[in-house]
Amino acid sequence: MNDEQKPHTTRGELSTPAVGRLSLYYRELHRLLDSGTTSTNSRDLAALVNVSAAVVRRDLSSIQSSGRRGVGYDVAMLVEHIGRVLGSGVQWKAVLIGVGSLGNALLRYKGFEQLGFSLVAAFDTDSTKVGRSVGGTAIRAFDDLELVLRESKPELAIIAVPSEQAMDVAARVVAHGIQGILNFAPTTLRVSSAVAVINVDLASELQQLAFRIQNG
Ligand SMILES: NC(=O)c1ccc[n+]([C@@H]2O[C@H](COP(=O)([O-])OP(=O)(O)OC[C@H]3O[C@@H](n4cnc5c(N)ncnc54)[C@H](O)[C@@H]3O)[C@@H](O)[C@H]2O)c1
Repeated sequence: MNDEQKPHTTRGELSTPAVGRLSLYYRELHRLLDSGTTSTNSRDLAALVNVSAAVVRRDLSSIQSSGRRGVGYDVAMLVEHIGRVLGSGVQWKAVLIGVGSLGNALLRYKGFEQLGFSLVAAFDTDSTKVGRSVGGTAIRAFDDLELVLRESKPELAIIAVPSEQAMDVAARVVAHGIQGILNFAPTTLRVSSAVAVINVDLASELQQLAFRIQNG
């Protein structure tokens, strides 16, 4: 990436909700691009992700993307720019640990590849699963973890093991250079603050949804 290509706003300056919204704009802009739409505006983009047009304008101006009055935003340029800010122009390598019900579904999901995430390997302790391939990704023995991490140098790990195993797995991947963890196990991972962790706890999300309905 040369200096001209570098986004002006550094990732650290963006709040977590703003990064989440940028990711949603990115997804919707890709859909617009695929459908042949060449320009859009803050009002239409806002309707697509269910926020206000003012929030869209603020988010986009924080990454130095401003629409032109009466013309709006060029979809292709905006996709490219948001992608660069989010690091999607970069190929990220990820490993998945735990190929059970959830791990199988994740390995079959095509959406990761489209956003520049390539799954270099999956791991499981169950020897009956080792050697198989799911969604094009080979399942390796968990004992091979360090070897693969050393050779392929993935930046990200997706943890889909039972919660009792998740902390041990996290410690092992972090010890071998993983910088970010997407954790599906419903447990809190205690890792160095230098490692980014995103927890996806579907039961907790459902609980929050029920709370909102009850108290809405
Ligand atoms: N299945 C779902 O819809 C779902 C939804 C949300 C969250 N989760 C969470 O995701 C995790 C996985 O759920 P699941 O339903 O796929 O479970 P599962 O029991 O079907 O699969 C777990 C897999 O992890 C493997 N495993 C166990 N310890 C391991 C280790 N140390 N290293 C490598 N592999 C190991 C097992 O052999 C098994 O293949 C759990 O923490 C669960 O709570 C699951």
